[in-house]
Amino acid sequence: MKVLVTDPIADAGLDRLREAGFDVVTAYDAEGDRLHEAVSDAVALIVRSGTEVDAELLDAAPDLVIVGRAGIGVDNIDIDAATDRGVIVANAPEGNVRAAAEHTVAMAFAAARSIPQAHVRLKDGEWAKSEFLGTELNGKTLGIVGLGRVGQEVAKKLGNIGMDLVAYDPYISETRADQLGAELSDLETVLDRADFCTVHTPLTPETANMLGEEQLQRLEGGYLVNCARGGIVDEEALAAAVADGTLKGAALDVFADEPLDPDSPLLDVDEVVVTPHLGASTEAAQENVATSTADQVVAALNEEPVINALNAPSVDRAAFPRIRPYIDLAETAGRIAVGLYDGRINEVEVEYAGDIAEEEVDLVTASALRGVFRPLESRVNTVNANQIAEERGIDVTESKTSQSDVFQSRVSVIVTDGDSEVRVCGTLFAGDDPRIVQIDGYRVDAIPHGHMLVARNHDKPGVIGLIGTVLGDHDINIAGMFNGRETIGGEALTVYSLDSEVPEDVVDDIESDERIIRAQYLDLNNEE
Ligand SMILES: NC(=O)C1=CN([C@@H]2O[C@H](COP(=O)(O)OP(=O)(O)OC[C@H]3O[C@@H](n4cnc5c(N)ncnc54)[C@H](O)[C@@H]3O)[C@@H](O)[C@H]2O)C=CC1
Ligand SMILES: O=C(O)C(=O)COP(=O)(O)O
Repeated sequence: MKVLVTDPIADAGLDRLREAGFDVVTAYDAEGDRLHEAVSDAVALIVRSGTEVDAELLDAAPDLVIVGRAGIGVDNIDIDAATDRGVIVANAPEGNVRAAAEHTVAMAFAAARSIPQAHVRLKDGEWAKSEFLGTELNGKTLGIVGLGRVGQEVAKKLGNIGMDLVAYDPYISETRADQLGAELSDLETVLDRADFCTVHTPLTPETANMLGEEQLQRLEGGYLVNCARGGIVDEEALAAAVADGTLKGAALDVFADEPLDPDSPLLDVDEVVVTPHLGASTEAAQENVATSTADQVVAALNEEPVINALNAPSVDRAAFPRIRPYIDLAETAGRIAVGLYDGRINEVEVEYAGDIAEEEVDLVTASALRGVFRPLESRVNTVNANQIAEERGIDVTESKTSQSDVFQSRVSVIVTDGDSEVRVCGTLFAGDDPRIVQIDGYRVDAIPHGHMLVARNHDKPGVIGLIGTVLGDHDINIAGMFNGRETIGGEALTVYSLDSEVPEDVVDDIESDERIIRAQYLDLNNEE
């Protein structure tokens, strides 16, 4: 199984993948056709910010299970396109936070004390002491745009240096801001009050060009630091604002287009300090993100929960062993339910009863949907199952009750068009042995794999014999059988577990007997 790595990551991550038995291939400079060729047989792709993972690249990778981002920002990955194709996207949201925050602090000081400019002059042999008069951070106001992980770390560090903190982040609580000693306000007020403004949002349609000419005017006399993403700040407007003295300076680690064009107007302005996207480039951060990403990839390829997945149902690692057997059970129940259902599905309901109702079941529900949609969609998995339901206008509901009848836990999948429905309930015997225990209210006991025949019949003598004979005549061996009925002489439902496939004409043969209401064959083998 090939893991393709297209941006440099620390050896510790590569080693971890190799130790887990994967074939690790690095292609750090691959582009275009070479990149498409390299990814064509990969089951996992690991990138940093240097690889654009778009729909075209995903289409070139039919076997891809996961894209791992060894870092935080995922603006270079088309997550919707990955979700459409059932590909997990996971990042490493913690490993480089300190590095990014330290770089931000360094950049703020670099700009405030003109360190790079003075350095260059001295290297050139010039003692330009009288030309540089800096600004202290202590006692000044820091405006923070985006008070997430990095923003909070910067708030702590620069708060300790003696800066007053004011922040704009519509998605953070007052309580959290209070704990950091930051005052929350709107963007305009933050810019009006700040002596230094530092940006720490992701690049999204909402944040693109959030700081343009008008906003930069509000920061008059101040400094702007951007170690988050290029494209949040309008680069031309910034170059102009620093050049004409509206701003005292700026420090940038990130750019709208990377590598930065040598002709960028930013490079013509002395008071603009630049670094080539180095925020995460420390030994510790790179080791952290590489190993964390390798762990996510290994988990995905072993069908274990991917803790930092951005587009798949999350599940707690400690709880995973408890829900794991239900994941398969729910999928099979979904497959059986849809296999027995004839109408148009408007709704899929997944009911949890007993102990399982205490667990986080998003992944189990997604797995039930995977079972339901498998006959309809070629590439359905727990990543895109919810989206497929939404696209098809199918409502998905989940219900939980701590009460369960005779079983400790029960998972039921119900498919319905609002009028008719098929309900399939499953449980686990002895903790991990899956059984289908009810179909449409009939109590059954079926081992849910292999070949299954479900017959509804009038409860009259000889039916079981008839089915046995027809199957026997076609050399189809019965491995197990369970007969459930409502009332004596009423309707009955019988489930047969069989050793081989039941051809359509054999099903027709069985159905032609007037005692049989309906016979349906289901192939529950697991190959795609
Ligand atoms: N230069 C570098 O090498 C590095 C850059 N980064 C970048 O730093 C940025 C922040 O990373 P984290 O703090 O880990 O992300 P995060 O997701 O923890 O925090 C982002 C914060 O921005 C806020 N936000 C989102 N939209 C907003 C809007 N329209 N207005 C105001 N606030 C908004 C969110 O509520 C959140 O609190 C990301 O862009 C990331 O890619 C991160 C690490 C290294
Ligand atoms: O983690 C992030 O968001 C970063 O910007 C780091 O990017 P990089 O991995 O150094 O290309």
